[in-house]
Amino acid sequence: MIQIDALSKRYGGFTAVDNVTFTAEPGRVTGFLGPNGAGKSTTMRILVGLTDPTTGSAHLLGRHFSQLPNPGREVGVLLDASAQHGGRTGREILTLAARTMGLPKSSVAETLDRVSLTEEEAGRRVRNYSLGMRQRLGIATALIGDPEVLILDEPANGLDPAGIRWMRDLLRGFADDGGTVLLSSHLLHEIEVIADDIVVIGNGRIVAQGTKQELLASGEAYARAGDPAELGRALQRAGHNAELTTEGAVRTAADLATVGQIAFDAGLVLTELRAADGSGLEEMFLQLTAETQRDHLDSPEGLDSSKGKAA
Ligand SMILES: Nc1ncnc2c1ncn2[C@@H]1O[C@H](COP(=O)(O)OP(=O)(O)OP(=O)(O)O)[C@@H](O)[C@H]1O
Repeated sequence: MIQIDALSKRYGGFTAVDNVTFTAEPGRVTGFLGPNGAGKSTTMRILVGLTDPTTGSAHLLGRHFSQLPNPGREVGVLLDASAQHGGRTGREILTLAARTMGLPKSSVAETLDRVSLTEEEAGRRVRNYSLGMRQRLGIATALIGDPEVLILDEPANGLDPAGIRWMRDLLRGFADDGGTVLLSSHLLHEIEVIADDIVVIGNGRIVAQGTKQELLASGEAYARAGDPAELGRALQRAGHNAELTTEGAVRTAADLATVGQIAFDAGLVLTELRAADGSGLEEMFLQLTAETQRDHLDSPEGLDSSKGKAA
């Protein structure tokens, strides 16, 4: 469990993190989503004791990071995969981590296997690693102590689609075993495929938080069916609006589960069902990104913070 309470960080007159409060629960993957410069890394750095907050608090498993007796055994951290020592091999880096945490030597080979780094790759110096290999090594360093909590800053950076799927499965398995995962990204899609819960931050402030379903259901649904006109009529009979798009799909304000149920009851086969483009979370995130790019110092005015459990 991760608890962040009323956390703020000011650098001179600039507020990088502004009264941020959220929790990341065991058994769930929590996505921390925000455009570049939103305050994600600063929040994570405070969480692991690398930066002091101006006000507020951050706790892991009920304690401040500095109070954890053997932190690597309780919290796995990956903040910057490119910060690893370029002159060391992957195996040396993991061996050092294992020694620091008092782990058996066998944990190194086991963890290399878990992140799919081969013997040959583990023997190479890190300066010769691709970004994707560095991310795998960083994730290995986070996992080696068999912690209860994982904190990963942009872990999908540099991973190819197969790598992203691998990471998603790994984090899903970790959470299903009762672990707590907090991972950040500036890419909505990445968070959408991995996270159970989403916290959206912009200009240092939380602008929305909730389960993925809550946040994605906050806009319109987009559905394709063998007979879109019949799907439209079925939705209307059930009291929902339905608009046929030029590409032969249906847009409606009904939520995804309702559309699925109505299609099922009408005996219609859906070939696609998702949140409509330009609605809900995506629209909010695009506005947030545009606002952030215009002016880093202003608050994200004009955002509809009524989406999900908005703060
Ligand atoms: N040590 C510092 N001194 C001054 N400003 C800082 C410092 N560290 C971060 N900032 C500023 O705080 C803001 C938040 O930065 P942060 O790195 O937390 O954002 P982020 O959401 O992680 O972005 P990215 O996705 O680009 O990594 C940025 O405007 C950044 O320039």
